[in-house]
Amino acid sequence: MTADHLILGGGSAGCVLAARLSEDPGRQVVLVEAGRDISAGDIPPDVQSRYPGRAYLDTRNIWATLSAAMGHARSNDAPRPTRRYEQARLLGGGSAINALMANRGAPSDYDEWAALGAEGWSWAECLPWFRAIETDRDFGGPLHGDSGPLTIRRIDDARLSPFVDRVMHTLARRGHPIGQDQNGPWRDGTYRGAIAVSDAGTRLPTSLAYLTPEVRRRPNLRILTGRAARRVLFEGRRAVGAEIPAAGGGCEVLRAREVIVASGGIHTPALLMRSGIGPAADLRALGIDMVAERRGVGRNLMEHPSIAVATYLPRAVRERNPAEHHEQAIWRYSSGLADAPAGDMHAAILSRAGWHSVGRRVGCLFFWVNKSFSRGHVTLRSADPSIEPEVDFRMLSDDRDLVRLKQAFRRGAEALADPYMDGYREHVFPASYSPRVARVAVPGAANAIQRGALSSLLDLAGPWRGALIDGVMAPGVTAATLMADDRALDDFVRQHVGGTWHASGTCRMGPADDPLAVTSPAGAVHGVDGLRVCDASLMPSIPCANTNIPTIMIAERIADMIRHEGTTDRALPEPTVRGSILTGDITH
Ligand SMILES: Cc1cc2nc3c(=O)[nH]c(=O)nc-3n(C[C@H](O)[C@H](O)[C@H](O)COP(=O)(O)OP(=O)(O)OC[C@H]3O[C@@H](n4cnc5c(N)ncnc54)[C@H](O)[C@@H]3O)c2cc1C
Repeated sequence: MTADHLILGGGSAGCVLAARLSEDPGRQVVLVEAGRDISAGDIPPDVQSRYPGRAYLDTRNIWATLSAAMGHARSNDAPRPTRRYEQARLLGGGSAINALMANRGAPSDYDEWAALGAEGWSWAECLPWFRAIETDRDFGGPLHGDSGPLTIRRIDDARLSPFVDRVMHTLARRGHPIGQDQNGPWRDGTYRGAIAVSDAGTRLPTSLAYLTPEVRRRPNLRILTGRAARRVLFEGRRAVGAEIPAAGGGCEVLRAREVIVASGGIHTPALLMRSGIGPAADLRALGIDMVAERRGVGRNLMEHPSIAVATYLPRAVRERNPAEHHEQAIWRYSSGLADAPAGDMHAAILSRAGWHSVGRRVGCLFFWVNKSFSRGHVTLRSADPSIEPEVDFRMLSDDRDLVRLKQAFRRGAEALADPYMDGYREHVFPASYSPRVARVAVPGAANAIQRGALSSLLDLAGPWRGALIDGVMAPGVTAATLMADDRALDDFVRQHVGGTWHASGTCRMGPADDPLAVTSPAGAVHGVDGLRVCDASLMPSIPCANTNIPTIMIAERIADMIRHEGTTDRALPEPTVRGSILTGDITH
């Protein structure tokens, strides 16, 4: 059988595409996902929980051997360690293991996409789709939807942690007002975070919200899980299908009129390159037959570089419910850097730093540069699909990102030290999601004993607690030193900069005559026929947002473009948005 659409990757975008394209009974759709199935009747508790801090630690849910270099060393000769970089490997993709945050970014992000050559992706053109994907339970009006597949809400008073609440009020006293709606008019301030959870209070991955039992029963939709596509197959320059592992061993070929690669910001460029689309010299060096040279494949890799400042929490202000969502509020502010847009900085205000006993004793401001300028790359190490690509984010390769993260650390440490926080924080210390922290967080008896011993010691340490934290938990330097010594802060940020799991941009949209653009604004790969990309790789620049909702918006729009290709009957999702709403009301 030749399908109409063969979708490779069933993540945040792939599930949306499969659901939307198969709405038309005349289209045969096949969805292929490397990881396991996640359906309404069969969802692991750690994935379903509104507390998201365990799902991404389970190696069954991620590409377990994927690693990445984060920071950019002072010298090209300096060694650049890599660390595990979690990317989802299960149906629903990132939406099944992420932190549930559901935000869109600034209107100027999408106007920037259009200005960079992604025609049709301005804010005015994207907003109707952001509305269409959501049912916002807290807010209505021109910026919100009330009938989309994703229910969005914010934490209520009863569930808000005392620590998070106090940080918000401390920041308000320091000039950062408390706002109501993170997805409302784009303004600086603190907000209770918008999250995607069902009315029953559980996670809503696209594998559930879009691939409902009814959708799965469609005779024109076939879902294959546990199959990692090896490469896209071509006849001349036309994609005709893909090679995937066969159920009983060996390989099988799935044929399709159109192949849509939706394997995410890291694995989509890798799959394209393995299939002969990418920088010619690199691919030839690996013995890969060229189909089309597109130098931009794997370039423009973007992330939100991050750094954290933490505090030991007095017992009375710790999160009591282990199943509660922890990223309860956010702080958006403008760095004031000349080239940066308003609201270019973000901090997640975390009620706890981990799922375990030590994590429950730590509150945290997790900062990231929301409009980052550094760019990295994904390159193939081998034509063998079982070998992960090399991922180098080169975070801080643009000095403006370093400057803003240092400023963030200072602001965070000062806010936590504010006397208004007395009774809500104790010792303040630098924190990082280092390989050591990641290792200790892994469930298991040996780690549990270590964590339990440390937690008891911390509680009993009294006047020595600060020294114990600095000696055992902080990454070799104190907050006081970093605040007093700019060079030390510089070194700390360079060494400990991390990501936020927002890898994107590696097959960016743009015009065909832009040598680094990979696809058209409809996701069609330049230089070949029958091949599209649809996921976070398409983003021309990184939005000031966690990337899940923007990716789902992209998938809804691309599905709509596909369905209406060759027709003139395209309509915006209802209700139609009027011009006045799109301008004055929602900018600064
Ligand atoms: C730990 C974590 C926390 C995050 N927190 C948030 C958050 O709170 N809010 C937010 O907005 N964003 C968050 N993100 C980011 C967000 O989830 C992603 O940007 C989004 O999921 C990207 O969607 P995608 O469709 O591009 O890729 P993915 O959702 O990653 O989907 C790609 C899918 O393709 C599959 N695949 C890859 N290669 C192949 C192949 N060869 N054959 C078949 N299948 C393949 C993968 O297994 C995966 O399921 C987080 C991400 C992670 C990992």
